[in-house]
Amino acid sequence: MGCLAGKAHRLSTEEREQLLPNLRAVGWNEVEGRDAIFKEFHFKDFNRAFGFMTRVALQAEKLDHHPEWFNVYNKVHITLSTHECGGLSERDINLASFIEQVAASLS
Ligand SMILES: C[C@H](O)[C@H](O)[C@H]1CNC2=NC(N)=NC(=O)C2=N1
Repeated sequence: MGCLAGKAHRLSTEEREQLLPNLRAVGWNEVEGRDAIFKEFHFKDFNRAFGFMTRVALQAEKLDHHPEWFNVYNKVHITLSTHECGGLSERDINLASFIEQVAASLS
């Protein structure tokens, strides 16, 4: 495990109330039946989609926190959850906001 953060813990109710509305406002939704968040991205073409994935992948590796994702042509579906704690943690919120910055820079 990385040394930048301690052990991941699932977000508390208070943390969720504070953090999730911002992500909902930009298109992230809670997954049904699982403590995770999901968003679907659309790009102009495959090059943009894959460029986006490349940037996210390098950051994910740096953070040792990886997305579950699916790509076909210009679409990228992303699910974020922390396997280590079996649900949403601050790591997912941080990765989601990084993903938003990358997506914004490519659209
Ligand atoms: C061994 C390694 O640190 C772990 O498997 C990391 C890697 N990437 C990860 N990614 C995600 N999304 N959740 C994790 O718990 C996680 N753990």
